[in-house]
Amino acid sequence: MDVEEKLSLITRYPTEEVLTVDELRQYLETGARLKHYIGFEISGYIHIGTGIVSLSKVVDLQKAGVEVSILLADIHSWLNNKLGGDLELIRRVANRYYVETFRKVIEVLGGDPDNVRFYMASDLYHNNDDYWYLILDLARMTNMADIRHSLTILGRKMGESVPMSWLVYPLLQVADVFVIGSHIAHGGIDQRKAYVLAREVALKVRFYPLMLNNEKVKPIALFHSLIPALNITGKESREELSEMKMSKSLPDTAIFLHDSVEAVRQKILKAYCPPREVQMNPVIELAHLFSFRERRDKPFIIKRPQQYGGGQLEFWSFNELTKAYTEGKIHPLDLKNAVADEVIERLEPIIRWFQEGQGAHLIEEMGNIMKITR
Ligand SMILES: Nc1ncnc2c1ncn2[C@@H]1O[C@H](COP(=O)(O)OP(=O)(O)OP(=O)(O)O)[C@@H](O)[C@H]1O
Ligand SMILES: N[C@@H](Cc1ccc(O)cc1)C(=O)O
Repeated sequence: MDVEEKLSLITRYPTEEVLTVDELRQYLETGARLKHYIGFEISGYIHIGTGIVSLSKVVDLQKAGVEVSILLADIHSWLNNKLGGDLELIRRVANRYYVETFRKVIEVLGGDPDNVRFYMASDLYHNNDDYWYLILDLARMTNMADIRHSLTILGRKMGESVPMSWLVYPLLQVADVFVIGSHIAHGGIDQRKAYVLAREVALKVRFYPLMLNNEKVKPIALFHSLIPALNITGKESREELSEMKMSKSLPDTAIFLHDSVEAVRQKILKAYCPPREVQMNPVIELAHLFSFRERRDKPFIIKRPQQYGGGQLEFWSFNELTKAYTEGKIHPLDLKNAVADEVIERLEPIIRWFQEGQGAHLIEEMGNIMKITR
């Protein structure tokens, strides 16, 4: 694969922004093996935002020859009071439900789970003086305004009595980039502040500087777009979208990887889907993610009920679909039915794994944990 082919894999949907594409091209041109990471807090059930959106980009990067890794952010989840702030429990859930589910999803998405490196954040810091010096060095280089603005990365806002732990968190996340030695720091667009900060300090850090071919470099920041909550109202601005993303804290807004076929269908049928509107339309977003990322070998079919003239429309590309939808040629309900069929078809191996395979034990364990920590 040549550099331009790698670039187009890395930058294709759901990538929303790369800081910067030119630097990424230069790094790829060195021929060195680039390292990537994405971090996840360990909290509730995994939804398609985390599971499919984030991991499909991980698989793209892997196919482009990048060494991909996943950080299980145990310490961060504890600081952010996830799973009742029980660090032991957080680690157990990370090692079982999170790792096993991520491995399964990567396999289903066509990646190689055996070539994905998993880090437990606390293992990186254990008995590691340089890590702590790095944190203190970052504290010397940043100010309260930087940290205040970064609270969105943990889904929080600045208020009068924010716990100190939230203010420590962004420094840890910036440090992770350097400790892992990640040339590509990846997350949803809600993680932007952390990696912009990492780029600002990169050439100044003295502990764990990021190196490429013996040169100190900045990490590339790669952000994927957020799949909106199914019940988004459409009135949100782009800035508010990070609060209206599909989130595990709001179960009705999310399609979980272990949802049954019927639950997935019902959730899509109930989702917000304004006629003729393709921006911030969760159903259109699902079509993009599940039906139009790869080249299709059969058309995407929308059937029209008999009472509205019958027949079917066929689409080969996302552009054709959005054009017809904007022109009012597709009824939202017909779109929802077609999208539901395709989402279910793509998720089927994962749903089956949760119902009959190894995933069944994991989800049972998680169910018990969620009852205690709720
Ligand atoms: N709806 C989404 N669409 C795409 N990516 C998402 C979505 N939600 C989270 N992510 C990404 O997944 C990673 C982990 O996010 P996180 O663990 O905070 O998920 P979450 O569902 O938002 O959790 P919580 O509800 O506890 O805030 C981040 O990079 C984040 O940007
Ligand atoms: N802040 C991320 C989790 C994360 C933690 C540490 C990192 O280094 C990276 C990502 C989230 O909310 O999901």
